[in-house]
Amino acid sequence: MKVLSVSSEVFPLIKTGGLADVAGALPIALKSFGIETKTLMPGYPGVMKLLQNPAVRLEFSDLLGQPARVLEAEHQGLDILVLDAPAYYDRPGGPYLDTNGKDHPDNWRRFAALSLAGSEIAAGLLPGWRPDLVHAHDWQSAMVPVYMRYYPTPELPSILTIHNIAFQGQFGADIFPHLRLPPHAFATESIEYYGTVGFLKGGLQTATAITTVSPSYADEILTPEFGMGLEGVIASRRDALYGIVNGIDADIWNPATDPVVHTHYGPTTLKNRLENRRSIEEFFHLDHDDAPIFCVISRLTWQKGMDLVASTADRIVALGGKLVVLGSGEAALEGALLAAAHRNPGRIGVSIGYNEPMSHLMQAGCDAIIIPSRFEPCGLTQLYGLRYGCVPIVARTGGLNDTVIDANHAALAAKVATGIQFAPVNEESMLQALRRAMHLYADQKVWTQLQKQGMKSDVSWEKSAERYVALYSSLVSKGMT
Ligand SMILES: Nc1ncnc2c1ncn2[C@@H]1O[C@H](COP(=O)(O)OP(=O)(O)O[C@H]2O[C@H](CO)[C@@H](O)[C@H](O)[C@H]2O)[C@@H](O)[C@H]1O
Repeated sequence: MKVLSVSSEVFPLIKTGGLADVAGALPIALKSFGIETKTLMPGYPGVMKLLQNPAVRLEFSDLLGQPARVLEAEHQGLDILVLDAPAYYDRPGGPYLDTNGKDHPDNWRRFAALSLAGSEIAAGLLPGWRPDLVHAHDWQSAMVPVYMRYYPTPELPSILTIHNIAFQGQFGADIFPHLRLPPHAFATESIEYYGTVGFLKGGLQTATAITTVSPSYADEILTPEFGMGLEGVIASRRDALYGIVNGIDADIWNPATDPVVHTHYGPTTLKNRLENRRSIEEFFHLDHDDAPIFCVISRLTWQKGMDLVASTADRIVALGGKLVVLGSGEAALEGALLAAAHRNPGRIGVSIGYNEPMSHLMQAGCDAIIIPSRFEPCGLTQLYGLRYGCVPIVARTGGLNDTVIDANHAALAAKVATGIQFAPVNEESMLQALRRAMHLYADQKVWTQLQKQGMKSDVSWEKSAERYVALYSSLVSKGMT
């Protein structure tokens, strides 16, 4: 089976968050099931630099007003189609934000163009290759199924995966005439959304199937609390909604071989983590002692509950813990966390910025990772934590709920616990979870058991890839009947 995946970020070419990890790892996992994936992504400057011997596969003289080309290249096992459109992507800043941290003003056109190119490839425009199915991700490529509906594409099934419903790609109605869609596309059963244009909304209405990145999140987004205004649309597509939990790339995230981890280890050599712990203490200027190190690796946002980490930081220290934070995001949260580090020298370390190697080392050297998300479609850092023996302490929501088994008495007795869950998401309940962690940590036998159990969890893509294959196959065979 041939699949076209369309994503605005793909690891290892460009990553701002978990979407990149999934868009980069799923095609590799699907290979062993005989699925051949080509991944279409924007040609940001950093991506263009990494391409080796790209071949020009397609040219557009006018893709929503600008010329563009599709280049094809192999990159670390991925078959990449890059949309080379300098007017849209060759500029300073990141994939979505300019150098001042503001949205690029033409984001609607940049990602509509990506989607339109995707639908053209779906229609068979790439010489010698036509997919059997298209898999789009988040609002940035949610317009692929919309264009597929209105452009004369041969009947082809499409899947839209929601990684985060908080980002919906909603724009003023004035952009509609520039999208090159027929007038009747501006309708409730398509992209019209309370008088505006909704990219994600349009994708949800037009994709053959919708997936979320965990079963719990699929249930949650049917409610007003988590649906962020789209719960009604999703409820109307309930029969086409599936929750498939993310996996992780178990080769890239392997404490026994990870090149950035100073001292490798496995479940039977957990003592080796100590040296990695010392490296973390040095990097973050922490005291060398036996107090547990709690870490946070995250976008610093309200979604991720980072205000709670900032407001309880002194109390985490008072409990006897040390805290290290790696992240970037809202300026107020960055400032509050830096101030907490300043107040607690030797006990709290904060590094503002994005640092992929350090994120690996932290999982390999810290004792526990705190993930107090208010909502979490899947979450990957708890999966990395499980794999690295960095015990996840998580809010009981979405994918966190689906992947971490709370260390309650029964689970500990049955030796199945892998972490700690808490609810509701507030200061008191999070601190109570940290107290429980301190208590378990004090008995190293119990703690080691928790780490080992986590390391045994199956967090690889295998099972989830199998579920995607089953869904792909059922959609493709339905399309043929
Ligand atoms: N400062 C930093 N330096 C280095 N690495 C950093 C970092 N900050 C974050 N990261 C990394 O970025 C990724 C974040 O992934 P998450 O799944 O936690 O959240 P995100 O909200 O981006 O993804 C959305 O999509 C994913 C994928 O489906 C869902 O799991 C998730 O719930 C959803 O919100 C992880 O690989 C993490 O290690």
